[in-house]
Amino acid sequence: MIEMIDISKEYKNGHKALKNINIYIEKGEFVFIVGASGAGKSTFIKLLLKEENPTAGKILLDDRDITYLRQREIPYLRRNIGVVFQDFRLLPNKTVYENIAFAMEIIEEHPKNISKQVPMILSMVGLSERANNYPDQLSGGEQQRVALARAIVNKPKFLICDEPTGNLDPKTAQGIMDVLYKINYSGTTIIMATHAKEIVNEAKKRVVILSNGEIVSDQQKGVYDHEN
Ligand SMILES: Nc1ncnc2c1ncn2[C@@H]1O[C@H](COP(=O)(O)OP(=O)(O)OP(=O)(O)O)[C@@H](O)[C@H]1O
Repeated sequence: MIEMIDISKEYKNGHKALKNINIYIEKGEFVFIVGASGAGKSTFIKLLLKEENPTAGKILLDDRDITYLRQREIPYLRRNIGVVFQDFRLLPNKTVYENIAFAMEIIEEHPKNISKQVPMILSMVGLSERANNYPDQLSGGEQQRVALARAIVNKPKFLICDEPTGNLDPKTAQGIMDVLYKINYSGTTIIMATHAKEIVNEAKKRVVILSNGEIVSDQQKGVYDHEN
C-alpha cells in the first residue's frame, strides 16, 4: 500500500503545488491521477519517487515511513517502484534486450536469472522479435513497451507512470494500456498520471482528480469529465 497523510509541497519560490493530500492506495489497485496542467500530478509522482521531499505530512509505503529517506535507503525504494515516463528514456546505445537486462545488472542479479527473465518479459510486452534492435529502430509504441518491460523486470510492487501514452496515437496508446492492465492483473499496483480523458473514461478504474494542488474528487470506477 501507499499512503499519504496530510502531504503538502511548497517549492522554494513559495508555490504550493500540493495542499493537504490524503490518499490510501491499496495493494493491486489501478489509480489514475488526473487534472489540468499545473494541478500537481508530476509533483505527486516526484514525492513518491523521492525526487522531491514534502514540506509537511507523511508518506508510507507498505507501512514503512518513506517521508524522508537517507541516500543509502533510496535503493530500497527503487526496487519496489518501477517507473515509466512519457518520453521512454531508453539507453540509445543498448539493444532492447540490453536495455532491459541492464535494469537487472544494476541490482546485481545473477546472469542466469537475467537470461531467463528478460525473454519472458519481452514476450509479455509482445516484443520478442525486437530483442536485438536499438531504440531508434522502433516505433514510439514499441519503445514504450521496452520502457515498461524495463520498469517491471525486477518485479516491483508498484508501477508509476507519468503520461505513458502522451506521445502516442490513440491506437498505440490503447496497446500500451492493454499491457498496463495485464501488469496490474498480475498483482502490480499501478499509479498513472495522465491527461488522456478517453482512456480514463473507458477504463472504469479509480480516478483521483487534482485541482490547484488539492484532491477534488476520488472515485472508484470514476470518470474524468472536468473541463481541461
Ligand atoms: N521546481 C519547481 N519550482 C517551483 N514551482 C514548481 C516546480 N515544479 C512545479 N512547480 C509548480 O507547481 C505546480 C504543479 O506542477 P506539476 O508539474 O506538479 O503539475 P502537473 O499537474 O504535473 O502539470 P502538467 O500536466 O503540465 O505536467 C505548477 O504550478 C508548477 O508551475
